[in-house]
Amino acid sequence: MAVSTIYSTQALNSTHFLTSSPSSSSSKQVFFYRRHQSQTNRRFNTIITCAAQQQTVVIGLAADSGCGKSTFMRRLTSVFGGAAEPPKGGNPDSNTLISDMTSVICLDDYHSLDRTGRKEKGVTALDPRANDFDLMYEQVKALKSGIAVEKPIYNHVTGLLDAPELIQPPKILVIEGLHPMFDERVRDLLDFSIYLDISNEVKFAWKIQRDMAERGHSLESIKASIEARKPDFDAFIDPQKQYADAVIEVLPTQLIPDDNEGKVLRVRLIMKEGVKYFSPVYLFDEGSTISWIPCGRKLTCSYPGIKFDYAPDSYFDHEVSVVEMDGQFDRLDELIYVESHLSNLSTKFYGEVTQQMLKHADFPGSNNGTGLFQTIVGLKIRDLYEQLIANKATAPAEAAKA
Ligand SMILES: Nc1ncnc2c1ncn2[C@@H]1O[C@H](COP(=O)(O)OP(=O)(O)OP(=O)(O)O)[C@@H](O)[C@H]1O
Ligand SMILES: O=C(CO)[C@H](O)[C@H](O)COP(=O)(O)O
Repeated sequence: MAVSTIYSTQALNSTHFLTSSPSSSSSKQVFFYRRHQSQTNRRFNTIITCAAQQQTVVIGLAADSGCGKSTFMRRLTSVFGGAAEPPKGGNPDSNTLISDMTSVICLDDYHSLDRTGRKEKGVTALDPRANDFDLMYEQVKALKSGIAVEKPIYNHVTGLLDAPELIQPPKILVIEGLHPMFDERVRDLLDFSIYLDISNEVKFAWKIQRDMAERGHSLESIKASIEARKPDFDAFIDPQKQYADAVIEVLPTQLIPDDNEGKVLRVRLIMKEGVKYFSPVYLFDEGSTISWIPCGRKLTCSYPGIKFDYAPDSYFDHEVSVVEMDGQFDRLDELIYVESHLSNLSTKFYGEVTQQMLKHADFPGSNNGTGLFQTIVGLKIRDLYEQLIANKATAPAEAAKA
């Protein structure tokens, strides 16, 4: 590769070399980007090349560990079609999932301290000091502008930082994890952001179910881990919800007085008004305040039933619309009745929400508002992507006309 220019910067306590090579085609530029970190305890990150033509749409998904990010990602990827898989022939412990349209990268890969390092320094993975936001920003920015990156891998099996993996710029890049909206520079790169806000009671119930049943942890160790993370969760993770375009809030039901089982859930979809390419979903009549119990002839409900609410509201000083579902479905095929009363769903055909929910009936939350709202947000993201792409395609023509 003929190298024409070399830039060197001293930002981020590291030395950067960005070289650009002229290409025979003026519409294609090839970059070779090497980042040599001055901290000797970490590896080199070399970012290599690719045609920087397409622009990647970037979605941020924030939540604490064990709050349903992976489940949400599976629903989202399914809306775009095709199965998501780890990079072929790569590290078996990679956290990345790639499908035709989407690449999902896990921000745990930007932990700057491995498990031992965190223990030695007495910090949790939620602490910004345990994460490399400079590298996160550089790499998300590179991917967004069509440049492939070599991203580190945090290995959850060993607790170590593994050799990096090559990530090509996808059509849709989802960055999921603890801090997608923490760093202002990264936040500004997001075309849409989601926060999964799981109340403590529900988080505890889910953690117990997963970590005891699937990972063999004791009840005491789960309690201790939740308690140990709480201060950093409150300080660094939870505040990100104020920046989210959509928040899915999961709370205990209000339909059963003093419920402490945590099985029936009240789920709220909080949607910011005025977000470009995103128009909030509504029930019956846009902008009004509605309470609806759909149980009856067209929807089978057993105790404690189902209740929907819809209203305008404010959230961290932003105007929002909120659709709420408390309770759970007995028969998922009857969801079509509820779907037909919701508007602005961005479906491509009548019944698409119900079809998606039935397709993944075995995913956690398929019988309640978590699955329903995750599916709806997936459809809204598809719509946002299509609008962004269509807008980009017409923009040069409009500019030429002017
Ligand atoms: N909507 C839901 N309803 C009930 N349980 C759920 C729901 N979503 C997730 N869970 C439970 O929480 C567990 C964690 O879900 P998931 O793996 O999707 O979370 P995660 O945020 O990706 O976790 P991690 O970051 O730790 O990998 C699941 O095994 C399941 O038991
Ligand atoms: O909050 C987390 C996000 O998934 C993890 O706890 C963090 O990534 C550290 O992982 P591990 O516990 O495997 O060392």
